[in-house]
Amino acid sequence: MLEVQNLHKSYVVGKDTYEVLKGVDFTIHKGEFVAVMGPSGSGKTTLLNCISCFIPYEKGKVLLNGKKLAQLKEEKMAEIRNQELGFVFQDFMLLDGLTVFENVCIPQVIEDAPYEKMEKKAKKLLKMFGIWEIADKYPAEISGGQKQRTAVARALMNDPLLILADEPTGNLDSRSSEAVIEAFLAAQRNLDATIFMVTHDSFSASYCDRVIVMKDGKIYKELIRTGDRRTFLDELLTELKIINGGDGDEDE
Ligand SMILES: Nc1ncnc2c1ncn2[C@@H]1O[C@H](COP(=O)(O)OP(=O)(O)OP(=O)(O)O)[C@@H](O)[C@H]1O
Repeated sequence: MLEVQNLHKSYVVGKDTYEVLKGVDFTIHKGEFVAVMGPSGSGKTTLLNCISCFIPYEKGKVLLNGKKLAQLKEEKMAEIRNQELGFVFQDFMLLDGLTVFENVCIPQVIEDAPYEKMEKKAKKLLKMFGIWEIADKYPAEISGGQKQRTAVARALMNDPLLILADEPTGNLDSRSSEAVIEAFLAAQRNLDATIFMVTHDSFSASYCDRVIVMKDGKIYKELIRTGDRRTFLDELLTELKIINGGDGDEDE
């Protein structure tokens, strides 16, 4: 589904070149919920931005259902971003002047979809994520967790191949974070959605099927959840403690 092969990315600052991704390889299968964790500066957001081609990279391949994204013209890329990728950001990125319902409809408004189709899909998603009751409210009138569930619904409006989420629970308390993760799990269960999430939050990551741990621009380890969530959380906390030199992430 998503294949990342030998990805290299450097940033040039003045006369210096910093290699941030140093040959990253992994595959994500349809219907998987995968997290990327790792110390600050290890290249997680850069990786996400290379996958969506928001930033260019020097070497390697990103294939979405076998399609090489970097080769596409900007117009085609914009179409792919709207139809085949869904985005969820830490700061929600909702439009303040639109209601929850209208925000969720945006990807289909861009497509010029018929209103009945749009309404049916938005209603289904809003009900699935427990936010149908607030459909007519504006972002300023709802909680952070409700905002992020709105953003998840928006990301799913066009049945994308892949959801890319950058720190989706970064601005939320633990109860709201859990509700957002539950929304991702419902999307995975009911819509066979594929989710790739960058996070610092071990608690959120412990709900995933797999966690890719990055260090210094490379994949350091991949952890697969085989048992219950609590055991996986302990495994993640132990691994992060080692990687952070004993100063582990202790979110729970
Ligand atoms: N536009 C840029 N120009 C130059 N350097 C950059 C740029 N964006 C990121 N970097 C550097 O690249 C490295 C990786 O950054 P990135 O944001 O991908 O890491 P991250 O793992 O997501 O970090 P965090 O967990 O703190 O968000 C960092 O050292 C950062 O300072």
